[in-house]
Amino acid sequence: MGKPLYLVKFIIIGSQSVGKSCLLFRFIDNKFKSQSTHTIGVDFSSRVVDIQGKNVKLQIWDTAGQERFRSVVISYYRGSAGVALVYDVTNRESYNHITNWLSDVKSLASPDVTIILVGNKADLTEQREVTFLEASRIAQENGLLFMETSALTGEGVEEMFLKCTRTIMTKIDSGEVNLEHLGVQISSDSGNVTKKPGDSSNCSC
Ligand SMILES: Nc1nc2c(ncn2[C@@H]2O[C@H](COP(=O)(O)OP(=O)(O)OP(=O)(O)O)[C@@H](O)[C@H]2O)c(=O)[nH]1
Repeated sequence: MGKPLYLVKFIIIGSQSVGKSCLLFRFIDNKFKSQSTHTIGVDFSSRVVDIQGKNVKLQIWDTAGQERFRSVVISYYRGSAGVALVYDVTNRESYNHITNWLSDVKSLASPDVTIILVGNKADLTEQREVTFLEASRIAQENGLLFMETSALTGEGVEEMFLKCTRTIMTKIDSGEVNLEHLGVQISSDSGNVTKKPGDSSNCSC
């Protein structure tokens, strides 16, 4: 049997046009999605990454930022191990909405979820409305990871997803989090044996 594959669900949320779809496209295809249109409901893509020698398949849900899709979007919070909460560094309104997004996550996602606050469009230095320092303070006060990114140049994008996934995997390794609540599954490389952590079949005793 091959190496185990960890299946980790990840969701990208934030106000409309902050660059959620472009961040996902950059992470999956390493290209800038120049003709990005509003997401309708949710889309998803996946990529396998190596985290400290472990194969981790990130199943990443890209959600619509438009308010009219809120009820669809929040139904995807449950079972997410990681959340990227994105704002646009050139749009203070998108930053001001972080508290609303956070209260949704806190009430609907697993208490064990790992959240990374992401300030996107960092390439637009002239139009910047939100400083690195103020956002990093908010992140610290709320126990969030924090990074600035640019889906346009690629700066910070890979590291943002990897940083969040490393934190999730460290919590799993230390037994700090409940895998069932997080929705994390472990399967063989071939994908035909699926074991849930805690299954008696995993016990070698
Ligand atoms: N300069 C710059 N523009 C970006 C960046 N990321 C996204 N954009 C632009 O921002 C706009 C919105 O990007 P999307 O990725 O569609 O935004 P979204 O958050 O997925 O939007 P919704 O689906 O409506 O919620 C597009 O015109 C992108 O070209 C970035 O890092 N830098």
